[in-house]
Amino acid sequence: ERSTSTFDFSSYHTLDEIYNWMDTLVDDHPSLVSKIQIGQSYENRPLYVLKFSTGGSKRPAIWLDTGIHSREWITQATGIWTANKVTTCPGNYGRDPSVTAILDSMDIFFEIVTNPDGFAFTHSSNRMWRKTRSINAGSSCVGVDPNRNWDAGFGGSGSSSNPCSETYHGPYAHSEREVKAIVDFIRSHGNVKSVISIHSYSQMLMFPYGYKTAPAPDHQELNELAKKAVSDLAAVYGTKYTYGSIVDTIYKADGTTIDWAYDNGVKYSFTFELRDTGRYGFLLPSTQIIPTATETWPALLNIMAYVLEH
Ligand SMILES: O=C(O)[C@H](Cc1ccccc1)CC(O)(O)C[N+](=O)[O-]
Ligand SMILES: [Zn+2]
Repeated sequence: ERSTSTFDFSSYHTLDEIYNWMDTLVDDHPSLVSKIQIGQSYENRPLYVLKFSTGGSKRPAIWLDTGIHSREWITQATGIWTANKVTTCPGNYGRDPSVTAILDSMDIFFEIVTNPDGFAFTHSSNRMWRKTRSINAGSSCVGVDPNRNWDAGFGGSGSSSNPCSETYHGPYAHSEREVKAIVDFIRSHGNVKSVISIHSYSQMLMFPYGYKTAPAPDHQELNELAKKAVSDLAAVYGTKYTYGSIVDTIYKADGTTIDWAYDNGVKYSFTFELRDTGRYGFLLPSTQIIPTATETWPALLNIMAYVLEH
């Protein structure tokens, strides 16, 4: 595999380019990074997760995902930069002590292309595709919203029962292979302490709940953590994020990744909505990839370091 030093982090890449880059990352850092397959997509593409570990067994873990909505290209691109950042830090002990401390005690699992069928479709046919590419019985409309398909308030007023809707929740909870694979992984791992699901756009940092207006039991703690994280983010280039529970910050949404995680014991569950606030939206110019990833890094690091200590 070609080395990762020639990979262009400032451009958007195809599925094959990203999967090849994953293999070079593993080749370049075999004692830290491994690639696991947690399942297959509807169209039988592998669902790859990068595992960052310095040893141990079933250590407390952090789950990160990007690209569950395929058109949100800044998220997969940010995921690639961030995964590379994690691998370059431990090498320089002292440069980023918090990464070293985190990886001395915890594992990180990172699914960068969480919706590969949709991602391939954004390259081949429709740049604005959001959902999975599963066939809906009795409908000519394709796909389920993978951020409405989780078993957390499933099928409520924060999603649609119409297969043609962008927020169609699917025929039943975890109907989508891309969702079920993560559910099964997190359940079988049994020691995941944080789930961070990265979306775009709107510049928000959110935590549960989306499916109900009642505050989460840990609302105060999660709110304080989000406040600190968005201030760390703003310190880099001045980018302003809002923060709060999903329902208070954006809108009612049920069947979402982080509500399911939270209700299944993962206390530190967050969603980022990366740049921008609508000028470019999902079509964020590639010139903003590295700045976006760079400003997001201290916020992610803050959350992971907090999880390590609590
Ligand atoms: O509706 C969504 O699933 C996200 C907002 C969101 C993200 C996480 C949990 C609940 C809601 C907005 C987006 O990232 O999908 C952007 N969009 O509306 O296309
Ligand atoms: Zn999204």
